[in-house]
Amino acid sequence: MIVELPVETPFVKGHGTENDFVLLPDANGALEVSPGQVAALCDRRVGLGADGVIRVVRTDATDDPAAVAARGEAIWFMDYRNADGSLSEMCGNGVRVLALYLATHADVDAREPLPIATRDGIKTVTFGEVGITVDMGTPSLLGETRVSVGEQSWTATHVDLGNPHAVALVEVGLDTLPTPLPAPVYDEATYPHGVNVELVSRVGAPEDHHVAMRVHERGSGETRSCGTGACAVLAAVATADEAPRGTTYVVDVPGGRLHLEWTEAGTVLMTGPAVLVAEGWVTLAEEAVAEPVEEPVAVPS
Ligand SMILES: N[C@@H](CCC[C@H](N)C(=O)O)C(=O)O
Repeated sequence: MIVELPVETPFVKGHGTENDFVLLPDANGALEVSPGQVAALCDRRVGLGADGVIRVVRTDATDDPAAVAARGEAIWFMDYRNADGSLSEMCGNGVRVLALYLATHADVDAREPLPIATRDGIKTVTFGEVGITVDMGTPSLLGETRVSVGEQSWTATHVDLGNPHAVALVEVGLDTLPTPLPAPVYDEATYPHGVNVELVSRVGAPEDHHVAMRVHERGSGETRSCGTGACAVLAAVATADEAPRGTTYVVDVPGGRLHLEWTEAGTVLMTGPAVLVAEGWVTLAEEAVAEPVEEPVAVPS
């Protein structure tokens, strides 16, 4: 009798401000990971546990259109999946963790800017003394919307960072909101593909340019940080503050602190930490055994 052995694959586990990821090194594009396998890897009881999975593949070894478009400009592609197995365009914390992985495990010179291809185009990463900085591109402010969590409802700013966000400046202390955050209710017409919801309060006076946020991520539930979310918060709050370009903001998240600048050129520079915590081999489950993520609830407008 032939017994088929389970498929084992190498992994690296890392986080940026406690937004954690399983990285699957796949330079030559040999790995096919199903949504069920991603969900099982991310499950915190039966898997490794993570907010998302990053398949690390060369742009010339995958036919993802974003990777194909980036060939010649970026060697590496961030194939990002949320904890429920869904794809996302971008992950601001994940791209720093991926950059650290490449600088320590691949032929990447950390003294040079590193272009990384994502489904939201190429992001350039630089390694500095106080953290890793990513040029996150230009945020688009797309007007007002509304989000609710439980009984509470707020006006929110619709911001696109390649992925969709709703940023609400709430009047209450963030620690008075339920933990974990229940799935927010949002307008389905505004966000046909779901939304990441950031709830924000100020730390100090508006002129301190310092805020705190909690986030409920599309496809992952409440997480300890969201890099694209922090950039969306910067765009919404700096606009409300009428802050001139070049002003820097500090965004506190449950898992740490991110530093942001909306530059004269219109792009957002985000600086924060990245940590690699473990590496080894993992068996990719044949079927999803994970709990489903509680998704935000879409309501027709
Ligand atoms: N945590 C990430 C964002 C991950 C993707 C997001 N959940 C989505 O579906 O758009 C970040 O640091 O930006």
